[in-house]
Amino acid sequence: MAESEMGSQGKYLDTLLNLESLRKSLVRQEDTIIFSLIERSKYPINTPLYDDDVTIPCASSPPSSLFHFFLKESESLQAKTGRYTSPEENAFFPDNLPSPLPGSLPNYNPTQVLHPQGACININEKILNLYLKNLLPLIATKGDDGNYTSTAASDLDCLQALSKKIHFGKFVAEVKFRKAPDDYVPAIRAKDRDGLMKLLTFESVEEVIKKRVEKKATVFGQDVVDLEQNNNHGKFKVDPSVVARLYGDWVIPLTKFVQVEYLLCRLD
Ligand SMILES: C=C(O[C@@H]1C=C(C(=O)O)C=C[C@H]1O)C(=O)O
Repeated sequence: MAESEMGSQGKYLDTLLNLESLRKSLVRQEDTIIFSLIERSKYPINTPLYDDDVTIPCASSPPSSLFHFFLKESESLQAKTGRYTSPEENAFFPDNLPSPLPGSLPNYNPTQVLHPQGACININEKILNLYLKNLLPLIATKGDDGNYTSTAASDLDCLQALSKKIHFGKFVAEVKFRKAPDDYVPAIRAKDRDGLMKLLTFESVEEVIKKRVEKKATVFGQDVVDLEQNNNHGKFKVDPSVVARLYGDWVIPLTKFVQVEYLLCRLD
């Protein structure tokens, strides 16, 4: 491996093993999540997209909704170009994904930072259900404008951004464990979920996150019509308090759920 590649691998490793850099990455991921939700709010719910009775006949898999088909085929394409070789990425339909095409990953040698068992944790089924049942109705208006492919592409962006942030809990847990193994080992051995949750929770960090997310949704969701005038009249593309609530009620708890799950198998 060339020296410059070793340098960039080493830097990547440092980033994934440092709580401050992980938190910086999580802050940047907030931008992606908020933007993707704002983009999805451009379209109404578009219910037929998700309707399992409006099925796409597909030669290679059972019939599914247009949304299901779009998600699966998109992941299949992205798998071929190597997306899921990254330890930061988790597929929504991980079974039978195609392998990366030869030559699609020049010099790529994923760094093993995570404990192998914990690295396999994938709660995307939970995330998908939550997104469709709870989150979507909060950000999209009722109705059907027929823009199903654009809507599905927008859903995919939201889901991938949410999934990446939530599964980042694996790296956060690994770093917290390495920093204080003596605190974590007894709770892991005792399978003490509540104890682990207490150890890994930083309420002050969470409060800052919720406030920042609401502020970002306020800033990103404004119409920039005339820079001279501030005539937004409190109208936002997505209600900032809804974004703060979904972060506080779902995104942060699921990140912590991933951390607990990861720690529970850290000594296996
Ligand atoms: C991710 C962390 O762990 C927990 C989860 C947080 C989150 O989901 O962003 C924030 C603070 C912690 O209670 C962290 O400590 O940064």
